[in-house]
Amino acid sequence: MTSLQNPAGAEPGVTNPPVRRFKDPAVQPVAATLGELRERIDTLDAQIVQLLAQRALCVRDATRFKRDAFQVRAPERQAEVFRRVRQLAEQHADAFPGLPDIVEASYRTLVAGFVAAEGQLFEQTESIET
Ligand SMILES: C=C(O[C@@H]1C=C(C(=O)O)C=C[C@H]1O)C(=O)O
Repeated sequence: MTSLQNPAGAEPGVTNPPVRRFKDPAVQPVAATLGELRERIDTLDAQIVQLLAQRALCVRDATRFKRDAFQVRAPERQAEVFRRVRQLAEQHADAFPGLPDIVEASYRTLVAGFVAAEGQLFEQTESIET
């Protein structure tokens, strides 16, 4: 009995078959078990973190082109980044309608962290203008 395998209040089992289905037959399954889905999610997270580390190195190097704290913040560029990633996510919004909001909110958090770090890195630089 499902309620014995998975009592209320317990986390879902990772090897059990699905217990629900989408009413819309166009929604295709990605994997047969929750365990498989979580493996895919873990692999994607590793890739995302690797890409974020590469992005961080670009942000660090951007510091060499800034003269002051306003240029570190570069608010117009930030707005452009948020617009761009939102537009990219909108291309997938048929499959996942909330994605543009999720992506934009994530980027607002990410870029705030990157800008704060860039501000600290700026203190480790010196002008080479004569
Ligand atoms: C990397 C830059 O510096 C900052 C970091 C940004 C980012 O993480 O995308 C964008 C603008 C700046 O706030 C830049 O000016 O391009």
